[in-house]
Amino acid sequence: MTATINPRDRLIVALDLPDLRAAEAMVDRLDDTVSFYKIGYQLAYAGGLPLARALKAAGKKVFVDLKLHDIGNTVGRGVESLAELGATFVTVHAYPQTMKAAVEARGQSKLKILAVTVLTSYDDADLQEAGYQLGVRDLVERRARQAQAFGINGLVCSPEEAGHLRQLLGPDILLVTPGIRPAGSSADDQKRIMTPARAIAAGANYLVVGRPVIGADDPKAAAEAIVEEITAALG
Ligand SMILES: O=c1ccn([C@@H]2O[C@H](COP(=O)(O)O)[C@@H](O)[C@H]2O)c(=O)[nH]1
Repeated sequence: MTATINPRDRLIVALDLPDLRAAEAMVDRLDDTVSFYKIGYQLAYAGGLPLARALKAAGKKVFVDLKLHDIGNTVGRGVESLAELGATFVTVHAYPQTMKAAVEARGQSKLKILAVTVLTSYDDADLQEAGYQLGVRDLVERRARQAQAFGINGLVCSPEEAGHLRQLLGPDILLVTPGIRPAGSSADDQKRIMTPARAIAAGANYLVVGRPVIGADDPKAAAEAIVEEITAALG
């Protein structure tokens, strides 16, 4: 599975920008360096969701990262709407009712459902504070096993868990990893991070990168450097 994805297509740039104009300008700047974009809360809630159709029409892939979590019926209807948008990936939180509803609603569409295991900004202390008895590694594993059993296409996890999950779940499940930080860059609010090269070596299929690219003085050069690191890591 991993060998068939072009190195450039493994970089997903998070368009965490305030409005449609800023997002379109960033896509123009990145040009053909980037083929896969993520639309998350900031852009979607500022009217940016229609950009998904425009990106798809321009030959790009789109990951709609709205991390759905609601009663099953609402999740299912939301997934149906997102399938109509032409997105490649959509996220749901890795709760059993939520995952089951999302997989049922996906039906025969090409939309792939990714389950968010434990946010990459969390560590064991954050989970404990939120009332969980399991630490990150155990909760990620539990949710990942459940996700696979429900027929989820892939997992959002930290690259720190990628190696373990790849061993545990086999080659077919997609591992999509935020928490990517090129050497020397700031971790920001991320707690479970790795460099692009190490994440690929650990078994990640796709790397999600926001601030290290969109916040760089030269976003295109920053993205190209990550693509080169991915390419080298794949050997
Ligand atoms: O566990 C998760 C799930 C999603 N994200 C999203 O990825 C990007 C990361 O952005 P950076 O600027 O590279 O930190 C962002 O859109 C998050 O919402 C995540 O970081 N962790």
